[in-house]
Amino acid sequence: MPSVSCVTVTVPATTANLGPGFDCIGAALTLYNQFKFTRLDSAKPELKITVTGAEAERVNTSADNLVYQSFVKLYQHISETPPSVEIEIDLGVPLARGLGSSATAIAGGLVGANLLAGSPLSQAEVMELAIAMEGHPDNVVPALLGGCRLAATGLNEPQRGEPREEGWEICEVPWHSDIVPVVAIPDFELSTSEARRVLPNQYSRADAIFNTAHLGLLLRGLETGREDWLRAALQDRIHQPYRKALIPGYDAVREAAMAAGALGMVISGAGPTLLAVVRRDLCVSVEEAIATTWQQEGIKAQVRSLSIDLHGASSSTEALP
Ligand SMILES: Nc1ncnc2c1ncn2[C@@H]1O[C@H](COP(=O)(O)OP(=O)(O)O)[C@@H](O)[C@H]1O
Ligand SMILES: N[C@@H](CCOP(=O)(O)O)C(=O)O
Repeated sequence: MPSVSCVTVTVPATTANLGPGFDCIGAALTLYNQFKFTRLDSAKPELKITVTGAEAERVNTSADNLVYQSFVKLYQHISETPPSVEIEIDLGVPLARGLGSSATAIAGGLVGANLLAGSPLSQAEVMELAIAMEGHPDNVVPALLGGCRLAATGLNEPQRGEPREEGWEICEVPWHSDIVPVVAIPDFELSTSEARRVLPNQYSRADAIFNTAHLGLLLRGLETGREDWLRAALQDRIHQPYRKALIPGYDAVREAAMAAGALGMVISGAGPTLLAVVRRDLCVSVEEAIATTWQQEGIKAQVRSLSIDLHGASSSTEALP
């Protein structure tokens, strides 16, 4: 059988947390990064990385590149030496903005390597590796599978005794077609690690109950499109109260979006992008209100109504005869 010599993987951006679902829920969005892997037949080990698209110069093209690190991780997992490779990255997802750029890089590198290696791992195994690399499931899972997804740790099924925590249960969350994700992407970066550093290690019982109840309500609100449920559900006490100080203009932009009819506004992923959840007929007014307000705060931002990507990472391969 001819072996695969070239793989192109397209991976969607994501919006993680959706307010109360810190580290467990996220949705894939119709914004994409593309990664092309070409096996090189050089005698000595070789790596070439080229990057095109917005902010391409900000991506590291050495062996530390996260796409290549993920590519190598898959080969290590199957106990094989990674081949010499050329990686061409085309960026459509802005970097370090809370839209899952790192999740696209991890998903792209793992899926590309798996295909070049002849698909030794199942999709579920690739997903487990991706979650382990990213450290939380809420952006890599929708990036790989598409749609809105909830991830919770699973339990094994022992022959005897107590089950133990093992693997992940992934659940698709239906997203009503009248409900539109509007993203407001400011022109400054905020790294996920910095935005995680400001979070406390412990929370009160009241805060835990608050988020549990609101996440439950969010799941039903997204499914039914019920506005009163969504309006109440898009609240959080686990991450946003601590992170909003890292996003200049947060309160003013949120107030303007709500006044223009948004059902809620939350921090997308670790920020600084803000996500308004909006009824379809109000998208244009909410977009305008957000853009004007951030401009008044002296911040340039791109504001866009997107859709939920339903396919996740997709790929095409070419083989040498
Ligand atoms: N396409 C890419 N290729 C290589 N590395 C990337 C790519 N996209 C993101 N990264 C890495 O991930 C970092 C951003 O990750 P992170 O702070 O988690 O932000 P985000 O919210 O966008 O995922 C970048 O600074 C870069 O190191
Ligand atoms: N739950 C994580 C999500 C990070 O998403 P990203 O898109 O900012 O990488 C967090 O909030 O830290």
